[in-house]
Amino acid sequence: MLNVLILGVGQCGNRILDAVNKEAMGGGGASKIAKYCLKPKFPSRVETVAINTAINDLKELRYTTAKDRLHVPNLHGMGANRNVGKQAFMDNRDSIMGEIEKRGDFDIAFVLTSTSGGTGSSFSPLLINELKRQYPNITVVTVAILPFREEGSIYLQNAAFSMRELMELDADGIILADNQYMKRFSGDIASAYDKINSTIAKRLLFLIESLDSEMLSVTDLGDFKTVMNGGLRIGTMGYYQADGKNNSVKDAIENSLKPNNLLYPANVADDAARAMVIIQGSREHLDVDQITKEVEKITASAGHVFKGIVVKKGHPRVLSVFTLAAAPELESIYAQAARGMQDEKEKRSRARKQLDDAFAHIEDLEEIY
Ligand SMILES: Nc1nc2c(ncn2[C@@H]2O[C@H](COP(=O)(O)OP(=O)(O)OP(=O)(O)O)[C@@H](O)[C@H]2O)c(=O)[nH]1
Repeated sequence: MLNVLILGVGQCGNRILDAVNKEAMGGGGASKIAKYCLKPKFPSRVETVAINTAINDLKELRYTTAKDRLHVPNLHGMGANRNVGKQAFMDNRDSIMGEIEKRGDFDIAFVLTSTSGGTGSSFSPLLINELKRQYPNITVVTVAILPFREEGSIYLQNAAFSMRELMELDADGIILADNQYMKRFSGDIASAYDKINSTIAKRLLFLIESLDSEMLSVTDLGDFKTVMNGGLRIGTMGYYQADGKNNSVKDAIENSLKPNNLLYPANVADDAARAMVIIQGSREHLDVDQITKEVEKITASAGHVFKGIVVKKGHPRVLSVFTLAAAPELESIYAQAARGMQDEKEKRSRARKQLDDAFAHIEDLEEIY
C-alpha cells in the first residue's frame, strides 16, 4: 500500500487540500462538528496537512480535520512578500517538519500551492527541499497553481520567481494548473475557485487510487516518477469521463487530452515529452486492442507512454498525466512579469525624481518662525 502525504500550503493550497478531503468523503456537505470527527476514505494510507500563516484561512476549511491544520505564527502577515515568507518558514522549520514526521514515513508527497501569494509560494520550495533531505526515498511532486493574469504585478512576479525556484529543486516534477486557463469554468471568481479546486482534487484522487490498484496493465509509482522526470519536468493532467451515450474507450482517451479537459494550456501532440494514460471502467468497456492502438498514437508524438488499466464498475474514465518538452505559456508569464517589474521600477524612479525636484525648491532655505 502506498504511503501518501498531501500538503496544502497557503490559502490556495489549503483549499485544494480541503477539496481533496471533501472528494475522499464522497463529496457531500460537512456539518459544523465535522472538523473534529471527519474520516476521509482514501484508497491508500493518506495523511494530509494544511499549512498556513493566516489562521482565518485555516478556519475556513470544512473537510480537513482540526488536527490536520498547522498554523505557522507570523505576526504581521506576508503582504505577498516572499522574502518575509522564506524567513517565516526558516523560523518555524523545525515545528513544521516535526508535524510531518509525526505522521510516519511516506513514498510520495504532493505539495499543493499557489505560485503567486506570499505564504505558499515562498514556503513550498523550502519545504520540498526539507522533505527531500529528511526522507531520502520520497517522491515529491508539486501541484502548482498559476495566477489569473490580471491579479497584479506582484502576483505575477511571485509566480515567475517561485516557479524558477520550484524548477531548480532536486524534486520530481511539477503538475501545473492555471487559474487563467480554467477561468472558463465560471463567471465569478469564488465559484471558479470551487470548480477548479474540485477538478484538481478529483484528478489527484484518481491518480493516487490508480497507483495503488491492481491493474490489468500495470503503472506504478516508478512509472509515474519516470513520466514526471521527462522533458522540462513540468506537466499537467487531463481527464475525461464517458457517459452512457458514448462508451468508447478510444474516444475517452482522445477526449482526456483535449484542451478543454486539461488543467494547463498545452499542445499534447507537439509538446508532450512523456505520458501516462490510466483507464478505469467496467471490463466490457475496456477493449485492450483499442486501448493499445490509441496509446500507440500518443506514443508517436510523446516519447514514451505508460498505460494502466483498472477494472472498476462504470463507464470509461481516463486520466492522462504528461510532462512537456516546451511550455510557451510559461514564457509569456515571465515576459508579462518582467514588463510589470520594469514599469514599476520606472514609475518609482519617476516619482523619486519628482520628489527630488520638489525638495530642490527649498534647498537653500531655512525654516522661518
Ligand atoms: N485555484 C485556486 N486558486 C486560488 C484559491 N485561492 C487563492 N487562489 C490563487 O492563489 C493566489 C494567491 O495565493 P494564496 O494561496 O491565496 O496566498 P498565500 O500563499 O496564502 O499567501 P498570503 O495570503 O500572501 O500569505 C492567487 O493567484 C489566487 O487567484 C483557490 O481556492 N483556488
